[in-house]
Amino acid sequence: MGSLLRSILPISIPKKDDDDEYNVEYSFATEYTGPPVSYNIPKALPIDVGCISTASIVSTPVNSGNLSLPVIYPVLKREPKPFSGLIVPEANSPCSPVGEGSTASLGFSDSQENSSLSSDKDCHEIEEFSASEEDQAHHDISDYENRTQAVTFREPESSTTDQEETRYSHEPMYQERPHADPNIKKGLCHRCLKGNRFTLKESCIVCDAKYCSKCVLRVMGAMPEGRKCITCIGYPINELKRRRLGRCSKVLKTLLTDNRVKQVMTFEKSCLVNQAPYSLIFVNGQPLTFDEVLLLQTCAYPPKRLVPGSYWYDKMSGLWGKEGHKPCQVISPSLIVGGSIMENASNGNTKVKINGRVISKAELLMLKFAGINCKGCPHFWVSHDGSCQEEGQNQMKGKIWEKPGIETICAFLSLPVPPKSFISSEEEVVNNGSQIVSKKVDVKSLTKILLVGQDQSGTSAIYKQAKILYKVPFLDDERQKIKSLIQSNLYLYISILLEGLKQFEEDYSIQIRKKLADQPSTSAAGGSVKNIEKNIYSLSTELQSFSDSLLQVVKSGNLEVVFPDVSYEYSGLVEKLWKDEGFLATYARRDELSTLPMVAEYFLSRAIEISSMTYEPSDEDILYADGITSSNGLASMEYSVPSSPPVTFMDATEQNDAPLQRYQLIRVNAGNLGNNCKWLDMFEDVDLILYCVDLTSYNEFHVDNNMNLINKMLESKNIFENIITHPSFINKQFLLILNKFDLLEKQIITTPLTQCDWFHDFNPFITSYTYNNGSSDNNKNNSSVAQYGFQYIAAKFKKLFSDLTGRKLYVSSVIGLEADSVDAALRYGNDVLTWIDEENKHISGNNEYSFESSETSL
Ligand SMILES: Nc1nc2c(ncn2[C@@H]2O[C@H](COP(=O)(O)OP(=O)(O)OP(=O)(O)O)[C@@H](O)[C@H]2O)c(=O)[nH]1
Ligand SMILES: [Mg+2]
Repeated sequence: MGSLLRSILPISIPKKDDDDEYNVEYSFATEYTGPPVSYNIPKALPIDVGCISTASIVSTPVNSGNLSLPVIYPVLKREPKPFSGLIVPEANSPCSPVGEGSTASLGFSDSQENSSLSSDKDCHEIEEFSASEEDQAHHDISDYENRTQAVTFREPESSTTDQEETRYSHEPMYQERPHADPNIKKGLCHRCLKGNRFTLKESCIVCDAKYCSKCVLRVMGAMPEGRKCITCIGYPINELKRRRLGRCSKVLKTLLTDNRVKQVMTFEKSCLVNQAPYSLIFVNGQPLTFDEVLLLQTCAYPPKRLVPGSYWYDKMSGLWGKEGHKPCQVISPSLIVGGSIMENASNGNTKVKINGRVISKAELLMLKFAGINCKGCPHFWVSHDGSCQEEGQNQMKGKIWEKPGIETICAFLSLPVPPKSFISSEEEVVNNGSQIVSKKVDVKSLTKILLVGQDQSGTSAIYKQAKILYKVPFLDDERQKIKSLIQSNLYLYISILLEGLKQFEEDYSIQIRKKLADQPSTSAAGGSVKNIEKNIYSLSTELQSFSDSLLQVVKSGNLEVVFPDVSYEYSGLVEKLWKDEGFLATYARRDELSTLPMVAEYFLSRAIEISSMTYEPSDEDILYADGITSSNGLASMEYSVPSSPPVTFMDATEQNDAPLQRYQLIRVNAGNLGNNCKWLDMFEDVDLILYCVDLTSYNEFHVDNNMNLINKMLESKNIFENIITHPSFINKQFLLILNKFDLLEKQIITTPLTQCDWFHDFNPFITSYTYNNGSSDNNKNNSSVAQYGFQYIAAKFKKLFSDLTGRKLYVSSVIGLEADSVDAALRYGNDVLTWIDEENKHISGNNEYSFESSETSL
């Protein structure tokens, strides 16, 4: 007795029988010998009844003659209007299948004429029903997550897992998929045929039909495979949409609760039928079999994005990459997948080999950094734990992954490192799970962003700001180092003040002597001389000896070595300094001390607190602190950007689940890129370059090696030219960050842009009155002149970029010390990437996201 529903997926794909109903066929376990069983499901189901497609609740037999047929109880939240042709149960009453032996009232699949649902009138009723109860429906939808959505088999001991796998392994993976009706006018909802190109819509990941927010849940039901029409369930996705899997649009987010959205997105990413068709995945030149894909996806360290394409895999080391490219990941080693690795797999040209593959330039640099001698183009064997050995020699050259600093250098070179838990035991690394279906394929593609600029342009401030903004924590020992640095910086600033104080003291003495010389009669009036003799800049003996020793240490260049260790011993003296009249008088004249950095004031105003033992730097202190990035100017971090509420319809059109998108921000100082930025090819796989320019550098100069005075803005322009024309960066997207806008506002009034030759024709049409006087509207005027200045500089760079590359440069004005400003610039960078992506798709005739669709960002 008893038939079994074999799967939550219909075995034969739902076929559209007529305009109003879908006929869904289910097949049964072997003991069932009866005719096929099918259900007629009205096309215009109220949303809740859509659950029927996932066969909610338990199947129980219905005795229809000699047959026992499974029965599905649809989960209904509210009383729907009864449909004839489909039994709508009373509470707990079953909705019976269509099949031989069922009663006529159940609606045989071959007696569709019995179904009055097919009449226009009834369809109309359904529309009305939905409209009048829309609010209620919203409540109901939010309760979705509380419902049972999976099939429970009546005889659980008869597990179907094996059959399921067998079925998938025998079926061709690449099935013909349904397509949306091409006759439906663009912009219209494919169900209600209403709306326009501005209507928010969600599209089916199989057929690409687009539905408005009123229709989407009706058409997609419970979404057991993610965003698919009920009729598309069981079909493979449109491969062009693979990148979008698990990334939800605004429409669903407004209709479902957060948890429910997450659940649907997880179904979408992890269900078997949505996985990449294995025959289109090549590893070391060979197409994969289903078992090989299974092995790859369930191993301990699987490839991050296994989409159709050609990959190479070094089975010994676990290095994995796209054919013709350097490695992008270290996956579990020793997996028996694909063919043997080819010598030219990664298109390397260094003649040095690792496990038979000629490595890329970046890998060669990494080996050199790890202290491995690569002279004479040797061939190495490298195992999964990084043990390196030259071919034919018994001598071990050490473990690459254990070399200090290897992670930073790999980030710098855009090379992968194995995860920390990439354990020494090969078996454990190779260890594979077996349940592909339940495995969550949490794909997070990494967008790489390179932040580069001249020294002092503010790259460091922007990098730290991003770290704070996107909550990438500073590690404990990192904080400790920062604390020491801030404290030694403080003593440096104090030493500059003390140096100034010495000068002021001397000047004052000269003044006294001059006065005495000018007024010889004063010497007769003893009291006056006494008054004049008191030099307010003189320090007490104790403070004087502190000043002498501090200046001595600074002169010797040992400040950072000496002071962090003894800073607490001097904190009492710092306190005394802040009570000393002469020191306070010097502090009041700090603007006259050109060597005192602007940021010094921020720390000096809290000198006593900062020099104390209990001081812990705040995020803001870290942001303002100079010299935190490593000495070679290279830093890298990964982060994700939380989604922000849409501001415009444009934003709302494609609200992805932003936290899923990961970014790597690599910050490098242009000075470290070598002559003509030759090291830039290490960053050839970045997606976006943020070039940072200090807006106030137009009147700054520095002396080059040939003792020429170089304008810093012109130097920045030269570096920019080198970067944008570098062969590795052809066709890369650039966002110009014009930083320190706050300082430009102050500076542009007193120092016109024309001080830089490049800006000789700057003429903002501002009256001389605006330029010169301090009217009450001064700030406003400063701001508008600065705005002109910004626009003008942006236009100069845009023209330069367009002349050299023939493309468009994106520009953003930034204040590196303000979180919102940096956040906006980085988000703008992400938008640029999205636009370009969409544009490329459009140009290449790829119809994945049509421009009229709500999902478009443009
Ligand atoms: N007022 C103001 N100061 C800024 C801004 N951006 C950066 N700064 C300051 O300008 C100085 C130079 O900026 P950094 O971030 O150190 O720039 P960098 O020289 O590229 O980075 P490093 O090489 O690590 O020093 C620092 O003191 C920053 O605090 C800004 O937008 N406004
Ligand atoms: Mg700096």
